[in-house]
Amino acid sequence: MTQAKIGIIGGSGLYKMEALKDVEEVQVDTPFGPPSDALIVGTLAGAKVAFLARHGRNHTLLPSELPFRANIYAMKQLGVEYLISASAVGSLKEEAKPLDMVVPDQFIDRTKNRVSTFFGEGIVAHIAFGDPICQQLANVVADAVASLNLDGVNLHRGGTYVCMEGPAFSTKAESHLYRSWGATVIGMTNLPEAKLAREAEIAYTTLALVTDYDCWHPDHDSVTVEMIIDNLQRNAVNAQKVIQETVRRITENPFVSEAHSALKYAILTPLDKVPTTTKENLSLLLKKYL
Ligand SMILES: CSC[C@H]1O[C@H](OP(=O)(O)O)[C@H](O)[C@@H]1O
Ligand SMILES: Nc1ncnc2[nH]cnc12
Repeated sequence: MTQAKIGIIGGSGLYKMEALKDVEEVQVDTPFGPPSDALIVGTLAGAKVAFLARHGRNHTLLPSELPFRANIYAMKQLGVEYLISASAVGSLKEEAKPLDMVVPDQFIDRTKNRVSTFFGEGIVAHIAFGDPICQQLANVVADAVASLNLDGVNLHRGGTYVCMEGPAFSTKAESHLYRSWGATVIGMTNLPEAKLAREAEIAYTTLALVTDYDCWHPDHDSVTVEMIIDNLQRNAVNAQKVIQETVRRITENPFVSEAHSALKYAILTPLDKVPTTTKENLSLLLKKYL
């Protein structure tokens, strides 16, 4: 199968990477079913990358319907070691304005209905998740943003991303609650992805693209899709520039992340006691420990 060391998951508004050259559409199947769409493998800034539209290229999947395990496993099958997630978010802080970019370093889980582990079925593992983002990769993304001086875009390094279930946006009471927790942005997708990427020993970071002020802000109407569509499109243009610059920087300076050995001390079950089917389904994750 075609290989790529860098993966990109595009969220709302980012369904395609325009600058990708020599594009190949790869239909990947995984032990967890098919991913959200075909993976698009191509060359970006001289490097092979794999792009996946998180909600499908026509945005047909709800956040709760996303095949998170298949998406991450498919990236692993292609050999991805660094994964950049571009995601639309609402802002929970005055200073993070629509069109700004946030590179968060923490998450709060408010999801209710997601499978966010590869383990179970006879194998138990507990990954460390105190630092859910690969800080080295986050720094590369943030430095890429800073170097580009994008018009009207401020960069916010660090911050907490609240991951809610959706698909309805938050109530005002919830939005104020998350603000009282000190959270920075809110979205519906990145936490399960970050957990699964860590279990798959892939370095993961989020490029959060602010589209709105959620519903807490007294001077802005509560968020609706109609009101953010324009920002989604403008963010998608900027995100592609950032991703291209990030890919260039990773290729120039590849690095080893702690995420790349996240399973080393995480698996509790002796591997010779793991049922064969489970071992087969997780072979890509387990093979270096067998
Ligand atoms: C377009 S508004 C809500 C929608 O946008 C975000 O998606 P993604 O994280 O894939 O960019 C948010 O999580 C919701 O799914
Ligand atoms: N306000 C918001 N809440 C949740 N997800 C979002 N994605 C973009 N804006 C959002």
